[in-house]
Amino acid sequence: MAEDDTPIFINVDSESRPVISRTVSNSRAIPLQAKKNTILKSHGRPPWYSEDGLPICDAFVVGIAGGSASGKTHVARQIVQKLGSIPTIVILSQDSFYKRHTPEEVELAHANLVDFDHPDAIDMPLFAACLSDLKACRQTNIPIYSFAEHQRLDETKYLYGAAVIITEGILALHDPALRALYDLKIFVQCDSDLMLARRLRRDVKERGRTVDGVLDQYLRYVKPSYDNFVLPTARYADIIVPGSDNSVAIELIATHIRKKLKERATRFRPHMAQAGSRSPTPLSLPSTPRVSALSPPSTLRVNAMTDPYENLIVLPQTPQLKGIYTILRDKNTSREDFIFFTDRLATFLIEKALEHLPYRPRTVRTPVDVDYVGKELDVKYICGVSIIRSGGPLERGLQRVINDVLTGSLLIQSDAQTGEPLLLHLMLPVCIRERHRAKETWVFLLDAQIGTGAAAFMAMRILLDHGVREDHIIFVSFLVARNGGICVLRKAFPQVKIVCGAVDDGLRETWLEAIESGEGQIEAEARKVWVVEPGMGHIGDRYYL
Ligand SMILES: Nc1ncnc2c1ncn2[C@@H]1O[C@H](COP(=O)(O)OP(=O)(O)O)[C@@H](O)[C@H]1O
Ligand SMILES: O=c1ccn([C@@H]2O[C@H](COP(=O)(O)O)[C@@H](O)[C@H]2O)c(=O)[nH]1
Repeated sequence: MAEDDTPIFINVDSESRPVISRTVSNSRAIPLQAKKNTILKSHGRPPWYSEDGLPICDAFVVGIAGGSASGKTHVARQIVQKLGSIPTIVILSQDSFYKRHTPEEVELAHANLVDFDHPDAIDMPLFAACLSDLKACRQTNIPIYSFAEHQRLDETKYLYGAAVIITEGILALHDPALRALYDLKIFVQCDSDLMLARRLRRDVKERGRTVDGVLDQYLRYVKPSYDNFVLPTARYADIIVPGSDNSVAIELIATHIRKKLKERATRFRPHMAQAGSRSPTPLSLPSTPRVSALSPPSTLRVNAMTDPYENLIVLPQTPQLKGIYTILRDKNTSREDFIFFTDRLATFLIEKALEHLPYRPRTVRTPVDVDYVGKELDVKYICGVSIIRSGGPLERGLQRVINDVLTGSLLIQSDAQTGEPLLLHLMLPVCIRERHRAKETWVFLLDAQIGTGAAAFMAMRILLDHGVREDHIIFVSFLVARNGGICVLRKAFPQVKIVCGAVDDGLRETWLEAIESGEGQIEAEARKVWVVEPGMGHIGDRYYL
C-alpha cells in the first residue's frame, strides 16, 4: 500500500515528506522523523458542537503501545487506510515528546549511553496536555524530535481539527493521565527477535546508526525497559494485536471506530435554517432598510442600527448605499460592474468594522511644530480570515484598508447529500495558530453572507478553539438573512460583532442541479443549498466566475 499518497485522501500533510534533512556526525543526510505525526484528510469534518456553540463530541482517541519496531506505526496506518473516507485523522507519535537534551546528553546519546526507553525520557505532562487539547478540539503545537540529532528541535508542528487521533509509542499506555484520554487502548505484541531484526534494519537505514551501536543500545536499555515498563502495560489494553499478520484485528478495530464516529454525528444545518422561525426573539431589524441620518458614507461617521442583538451592526441605509445594493442585486449587472461595486462596498464594511477595534491616545508633532493629540490602534495582532471563496472580496477590502495585514482562510462546504457544513481545509495565520498569541489577536472573519449561518458558526467555533476571545471576533458580511442562522449565532456567540450592509427577509431551501460537462460527465453533483431572498445570488460565483 502506498502510505502517504493513497488515493482515498484528498489532502495529505506529513512530516514524512522529504522536506528537512540535517547533516549528522557521520555526514549522512537523515530525514527527520520519517512517517511520524501525520495529518490525513479524506472528506471534511462535520460539526463537533451544538447549537449553543459548545463542543459536544471530543475526538475519538486510540492509544497504541508495544515494543520498539513491534509494528505500532504500521498498525496506526493500516487502521487509517481501513477506515476509508472519514474526517481528519491525526497520528501522534510519542517520539515527539522526548525531552530536550543538554549538549553533554546529546554527546552521550551518540555513544548510545542514554536510556531513551525509560519513562523519564518522555515529557509525559506535555504529551498529555497536547493530546488533551487535540481531543477537546483545541489546536496544539507539538514538539518535533530529531532521532539523528537526539534532540528536540526549535520548530513545533501545528495540529488541529482531528475527529480521530491515533497515538503510538512504546510507553503510550504507561502514564495514567494519558490512559484516561484514550477511547480505545491497543497493545501490539511481537516476538523479541522479530522486533530486534526490524529495529536493526530501520535504525541503520533511517536513523543513521551502526549495527554495533544498535545492538549495544538494545542490550543495555531497550530490552530491559521493554520487560520492565513496556510489556507490563499490555494489561491496560482493550485489544492485543499481533505484530505481524494482523489484518483481521485491524479490520475489527476500524469497524469499531467507524461505528463510534457514526454515533457522534449531528444534524446541524437544518436546525440553523429553521432557527428564525423557532426563535423566541426573532431578529427585529426592518428588512426594508431604514434611511438613517444622512452623513456622507465617505467619512463613515454613521450610527449603527441595532436590535435586541446589539452586536449586529448594519451600515446606515443612505441612498448611496441603496444605490450600490441595487446594482449588486440586479441579475443583469455586468461582471465588471459587480466586481467594482462589491469592492467599494467591501471597503465601506471594513472601515465600519475598524471602528470596533480599541484605540489609545497618541500625540504627534505636526509639520508646523504643534502637538496634536490623536489616536492609534491599541491591538497587538490583527488578521483577517476569509471563508473560501465568497469571503475573498472582503479580504481584498481588508488588505486595501490595513497594509500588510495577515490573512488566513477556511474552506467550509456543504455535504452534497445532507447539506451539513464540512471543514475541508484551514490555513490560519501564526497569530492564531499559537494559543498565547491567539488570546491577543483581533480577527476580521469574512464571508459574503449569513444565510443558515452554518459556515459562520463553524468558523467562529474554530477561532474560539484556538483561544481567540469571543469579543475579539468581528464578522463582516454583505448580507444577513433575518430569519436564518443569525438567531442561533447571536445566542451562541453573543459577544461576536457582526457588521453587514443589508438584512434580507427570505431564506429558502432548494436543490442546485448537477452540472454536466460537454462529454456528459458530471462536473458538479446536484446539491442542497439555502438561498437568501431577495439576495444577490451567489456572490462568490458572480465575483470570480
Ligand atoms: N504487520 C507487519 N507485517 C510486515 N512488516 C511489518 C508489520 N508491522 C511492521 N512491519 C515492519 O516493521 C518495521 C517496524 O515497524 P513500525 O511500525 O515502524 O514499528 P514501531 O512503530 O512499533 O516502531 C517497519 O519496517 C515495518 O514495515
Ligand atoms: O534519540 C533517541 C530517541 C529514541 N530512541 C529509541 O527509539 C525507540 C522508540 O521509537 P520506536 O519508533 O517506537 O521504535 C526507543 O526504543 C528508543 O530506544 C533512540 O534511539 N534515540
